[in-house]
Amino acid sequence: MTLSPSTGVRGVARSEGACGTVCLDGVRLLGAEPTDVLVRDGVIAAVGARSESVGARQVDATGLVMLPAFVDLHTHLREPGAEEAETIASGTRAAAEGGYSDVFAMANCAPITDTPRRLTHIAAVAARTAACRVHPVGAITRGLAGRELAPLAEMAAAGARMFSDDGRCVTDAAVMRAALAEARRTGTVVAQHAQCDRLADAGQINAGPAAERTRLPPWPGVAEESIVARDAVLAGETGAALHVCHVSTAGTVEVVRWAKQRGLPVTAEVAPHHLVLDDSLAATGDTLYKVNPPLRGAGDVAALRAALADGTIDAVATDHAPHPAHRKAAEWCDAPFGMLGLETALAIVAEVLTACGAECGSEPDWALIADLMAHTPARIGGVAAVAGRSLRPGEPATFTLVDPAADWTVDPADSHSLSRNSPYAERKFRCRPITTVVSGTVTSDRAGLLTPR
Ligand SMILES: NC(=O)N[C@@H](CC(=O)O)C(=O)O
Ligand SMILES: [Zn+2]
Ligand SMILES: [Zn+2]
Repeated sequence: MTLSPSTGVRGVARSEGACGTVCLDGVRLLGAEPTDVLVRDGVIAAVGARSESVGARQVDATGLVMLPAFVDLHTHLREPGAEEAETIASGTRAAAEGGYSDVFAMANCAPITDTPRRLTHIAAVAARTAACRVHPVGAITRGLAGRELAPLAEMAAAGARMFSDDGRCVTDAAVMRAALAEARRTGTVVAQHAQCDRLADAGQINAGPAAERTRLPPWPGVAEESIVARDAVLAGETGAALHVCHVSTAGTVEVVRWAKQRGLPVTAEVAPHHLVLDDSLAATGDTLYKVNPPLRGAGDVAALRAALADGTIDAVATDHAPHPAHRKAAEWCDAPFGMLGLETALAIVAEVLTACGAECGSEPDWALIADLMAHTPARIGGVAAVAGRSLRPGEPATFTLVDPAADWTVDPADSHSLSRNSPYAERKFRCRPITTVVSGTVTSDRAGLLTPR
């Protein structure tokens, strides 16, 4: 099976069914004043025109915010190879619950997604089992070994829009340069897990007080910053689109800012956990806080938040990295890196963008959230044609309805992921997606709003 290059994916296999002709009464489109939105035949048929809604099922959406459904540039679905941790079915179910219509599935599966056949295999499984659209990411190098380029052009022809060795860094500058040149030729993007292995030196925890306190091997920010600086220069030389995965330090923010000022073709993502958790939590030794790149200092967290608000960071990407409990139960150095993220991402971004914090009644900038979590990632990943939407009449009805005052508490046992490694147990959040629709198909509906039961 070859993926259509224009869409990259099939539709959604598992859903609650079509929402039919429905009028969302009193919904706040992109957080604006309440209006009515009519959905018919999988598209937004009308906005603010009650008269056109005759015959439609009326749904009271008072107080709910309607956003374009989210696009995650960075998800680990673990299938094939680690189905104990997650499957395409379970991970995409978690994605739908989190408000996502599209996820990019990283290549560090077993076998690694480094051939067109493996890429189309994932797409085929997704076509049967997924609850959202899945865009398989191709590996940059064969076996993620960092030495020999994978067949990028062939994978691009099979539908890959993004290449990444995520989990590992492409450390060799010549290999990275060749990958960027190939990305330029094929109109794709290279997403780098920026981490100089020599400088990270098997680090386990952020360098500084956390490493001193725990006596674990330190992991300095320069390991990330030096690679991002090098790659930005290579992106400029090749003219290829470079995307920086999970920016974690204030220094990387400075490098990305510099690259953008120079007009280099660089985009950057931040993971939700790096916006709200810091290395003091890692220093407790609880392996739920072990993640790659590591939780950093409070100053880095502040810089990432500022970069999110000022546009230096382009997108929020979850780096949803499920691991079974027994593996996380190991000693720190033996436990795997990674934490869940799909179901809590919006709540965190909304909290971070709400000036006075979760306890206060004010609201985040919804249009900015739509950019950070939907429009911009769709553009970076080259799927705007399928995923991008402005929720204007005639656009696909691909949206998430958000309760901005859900006031909920995270219970990892409730997660739709097969894994439970959320670092947010017991944490209270304000905002939560309650319904997700992809081209008129209801993919999650926690409150039975569009699928009465
Ligand atoms: N983020 C993580 O801590 N882990 C990821 C790999 C990665 O994103 O680097 C994983 O695959 O488990
Ligand atoms: Zn990574
Ligand atoms: Zn990752």
